[in-house]
Amino acid sequence: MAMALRAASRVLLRAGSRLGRREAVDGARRFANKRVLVETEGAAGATRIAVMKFRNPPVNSLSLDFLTEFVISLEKLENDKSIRGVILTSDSLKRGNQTKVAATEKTEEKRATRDHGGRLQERPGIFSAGLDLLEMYGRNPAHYAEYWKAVQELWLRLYLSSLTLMSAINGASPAGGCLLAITCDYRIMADNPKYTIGLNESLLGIVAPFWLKDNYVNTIGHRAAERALQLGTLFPPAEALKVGVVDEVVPEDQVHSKTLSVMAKWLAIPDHSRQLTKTMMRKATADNLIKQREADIQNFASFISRDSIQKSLHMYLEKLKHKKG
Ligand SMILES: CC/C=C\CC(=O)SCCNC(=O)CCNC(=O)[C@H](O)C(C)(C)COP(=O)(O)OP(=O)(O)OC[C@H]1O[C@@H](n2cnc3c(N)ncnc32)[C@H](O)[C@@H]1OP(=O)(O)O
Repeated sequence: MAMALRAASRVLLRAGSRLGRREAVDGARRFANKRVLVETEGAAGATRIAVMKFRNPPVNSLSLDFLTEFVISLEKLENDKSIRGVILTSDSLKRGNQTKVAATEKTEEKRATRDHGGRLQERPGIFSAGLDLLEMYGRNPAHYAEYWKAVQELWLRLYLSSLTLMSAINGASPAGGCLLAITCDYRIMADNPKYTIGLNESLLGIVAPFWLKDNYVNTIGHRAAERALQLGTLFPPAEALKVGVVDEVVPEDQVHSKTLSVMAKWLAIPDHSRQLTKTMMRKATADNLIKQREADIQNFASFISRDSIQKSLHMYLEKLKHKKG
């Protein structure tokens, strides 16, 4: 046991030094990169739970950098034998004392200069705004292909994860945000009617990929998915619960504690039987993508490059920009 603990702590140490920093606070450990903060909870020697907090201001969009950092963090957790459960959530509380960000990338520069004092600010109430529209607009086909490969990778890693994954949905969760949630084994959403969740791709003039559609069908059933996908429905919590996009809706201040208590129940199940069952339920859906990944990438790159699609995305971005009035 002591050896296992030392090995687990070496994994976290290595993760921390590679990713930037590591801290140990009251037995809790954390490692962080720029866009994902991972904290582990649980007594030393016992099974630990990790909480992956998204912090990609302003809206936790799934940029290429975010996807890369997310997958690296998840892989580290998969390799840490002391971790059996992971909670995905947004680190969406506004913090007055954020680290100044070196604005090196074009998009970050734009956002950083927009924020007061050169600090990036996260907006509360956003789980994830989904795929980063700026990765899909005004770039070249090679970039779209690279981006889509990273999106596929994220989905496959999450969907086939041997860990028990839960999402604590503490904010808006459109499209790619919903993708993150529906790959999980269980979803708990904050009871705030301002927060919505669903696959709204059709409203942007784009189409959810077949594997995400399959994931949606597996979650809410064929008829409900067919209707919700065509209409691009974003469900408020009560409706999301009714249709089955989420499993529970709880008061906002109880999302984290409730997720921990549900996680404890799931972790009481022997890992091997739960994992084999999960694989049995999910493998065919994932294999459908695995056997045609390259074709799916080419299909996405050529679809998103179309003038008409770029025009739709442009209009959607303009609408977002001007909605505040
Ligand atoms: C292809 C199949 C798979 C998946 C497809 C997708 O995931 S496509 C992405 C779908 N996502 C959306 O439709 C969400 C769009 N965003 C929103 O509805 C709102 O931004 C949100 C998340 C509800 C937050 O609203 P809030 O009022 O708090 O912020 P605001 O709208 O002012 O946004 C702040 C700035 O962020 C930019 N932004 C928002 N979403 C995205 C995004 N997905 N990608 C990139 N950038 C995004 C927004 O334009 C604002 O920028 P600014 O320069 O300040 O105008």
